[in-house]
Amino acid sequence: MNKAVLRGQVSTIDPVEVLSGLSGLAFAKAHATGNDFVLLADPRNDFDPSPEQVAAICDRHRGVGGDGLIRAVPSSAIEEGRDLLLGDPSAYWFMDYRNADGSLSEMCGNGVRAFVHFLVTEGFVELPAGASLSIATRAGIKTVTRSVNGYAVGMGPWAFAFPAEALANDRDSVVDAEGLKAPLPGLSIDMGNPHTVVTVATAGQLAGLGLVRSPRVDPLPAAGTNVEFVLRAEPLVHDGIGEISMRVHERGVGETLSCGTGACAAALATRHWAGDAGIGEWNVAVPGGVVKVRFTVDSAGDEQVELSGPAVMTGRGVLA
Ligand SMILES: N[C@@H](CCC[C@H](N)C(=O)O)C(=O)O
Repeated sequence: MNKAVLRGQVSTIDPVEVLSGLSGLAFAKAHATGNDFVLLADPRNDFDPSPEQVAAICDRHRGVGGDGLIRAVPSSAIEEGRDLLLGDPSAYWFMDYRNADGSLSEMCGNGVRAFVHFLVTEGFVELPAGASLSIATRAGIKTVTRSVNGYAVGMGPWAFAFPAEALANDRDSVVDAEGLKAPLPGLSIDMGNPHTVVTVATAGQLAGLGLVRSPRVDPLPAAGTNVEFVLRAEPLVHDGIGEISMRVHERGVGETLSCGTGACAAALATRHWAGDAGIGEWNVAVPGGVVKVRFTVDSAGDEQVELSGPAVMTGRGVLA
């Protein structure tokens, strides 16, 4: 029997059987720098998929295939969404994000661009270039602005996962992965979802990492973590813009071609390790393309993170 692996558990449920129970379900597919998603429109909150159903749909061999599944549901239809509407009544749509293994995540930076592009192309919202839309997520309301060639997401504030004063030598963990000669220091950043960032020394080291299996993070946060391996460009700053390359192992997924929240965490950790030199703009090269990260300070003096990049619709279908 095929096995769907849920975070930390092995389920004996057969994905083929699970999918046959979903016959007729309409879906779309989209990607954002190669991070790909199955998208479902659920305007009446009819279908809250189980982890097994998500894992079966995201299965790349027996299902549709995707790094995650995103359900578009009105915020007013679910409890988490109703709470957010009190803060921003315009956040009509809630991004219900699930990882490929069926686990929930709070936030997905590439996913939210793909989500808004899906809402636009399927006619659920009108969003001309320059206009913005509030999207409700488990990590709060995000403002997504359409540009000529993609979307910019106001990711909100960030935080060290552990208090800065608790950091020993600018790290809070050690990370080991296949291909590393020795464990490396990790710095954990909260982007609404958890990340641990590691710097590697050479392009060969980055390319030689084996990321099929989860990197080992010690101590591992109770909720798990996404792990970013970063290579700094030499010099780090070019024309005022910080430049890094990154590979990522995502919690609940495995290696992906891109991770938007991970790119923000990677830029933040690299800036911290560079002595917080006021580098406000970053290009983050990932296997699936390039995303941009910008840091700005709002009127209250709080630092805000903006992520921008493309989103592409790749197809529509119906489960057989
Ligand atoms: N690919 C995403 C992050 C998706 C969620 C992540 N795997 C988690 O469990 O937190 C991104 O683009 O941010």
